[in-house]
Amino acid sequence: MIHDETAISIQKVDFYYGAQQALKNINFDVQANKVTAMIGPSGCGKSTLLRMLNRMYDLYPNQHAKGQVLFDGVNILDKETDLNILRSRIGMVFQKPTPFSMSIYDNIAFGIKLYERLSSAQMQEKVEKVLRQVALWDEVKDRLYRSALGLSGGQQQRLCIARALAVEPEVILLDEPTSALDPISTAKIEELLDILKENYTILLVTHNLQQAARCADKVAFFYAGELVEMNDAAILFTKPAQTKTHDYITGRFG
Ligand SMILES: Nc1ncnc2c1ncn2[C@@H]1O[C@H](COP(=O)(O)OP(=O)(O)OP(=O)(O)O)[C@@H](O)[C@H]1O
Repeated sequence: MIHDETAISIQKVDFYYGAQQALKNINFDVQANKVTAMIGPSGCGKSTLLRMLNRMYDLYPNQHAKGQVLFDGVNILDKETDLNILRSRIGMVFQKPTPFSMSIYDNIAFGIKLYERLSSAQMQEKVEKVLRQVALWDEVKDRLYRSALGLSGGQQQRLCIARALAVEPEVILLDEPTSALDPISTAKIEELLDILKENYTILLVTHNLQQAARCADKVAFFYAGELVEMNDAAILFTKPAQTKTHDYITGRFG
């Protein structure tokens, strides 16, 4: 396991939706094998930053980023970046569970087939492995070939995390992954993050400050497109350096 290593270095990053600037001179290092939570009031740019890290904005011609995002020493904002490879190395899980309308098994196998040729025995082994990683195997092993849409919201979200893990990413981006879930499913995902960080770097956007305090090693507070403060979760929540952070975590705004 790697400790205190930088997985992604974000340097002087600006982001624009057309003429509107949504991120302003963002600088921070995302540490490997840690959970980093991004918090801040609605519209402060958290999701924009997360989506930028796997180049989701490439789908929209009027959106663009400036600056550098170094991943393995390479700037992933460069035009030459192979987006398929990037998205297999930096996987994304969305706010609402988004299983494909296919079987539980195929939800996992589909992504793997885009990147790897496996025999059917190897595929079965891999599907089981990732479903175990997200603690879903026991709940679904007898219904693998039934539609994923028949799962509960919390199970669907764990399936989506399994689907992201199946292509063996190094980084997992999670955009408010539990906001549509009940407290029990939320607790399961939070426990899962704690286990997954042994092997993955996790970046989480959350509106839930308790969740950030429970799960995150590092917390980054954003306000109006700027990174106000980033620190160990325990420090940021007890002794924030900036008044704005203090006001936000004590519920004065947002
Ligand atoms: N597709 C878009 N087109 C134009 N502006 C956008 C688009 N998406 C986001 N924005 C703007 O960019 C800014 C940052 O939005 P973003 O979604 O990143 O914020 P956020 O912190 O994730 O908010 P929330 O917590 O509500 O999800 C906001 O001013 C928002 O209105």
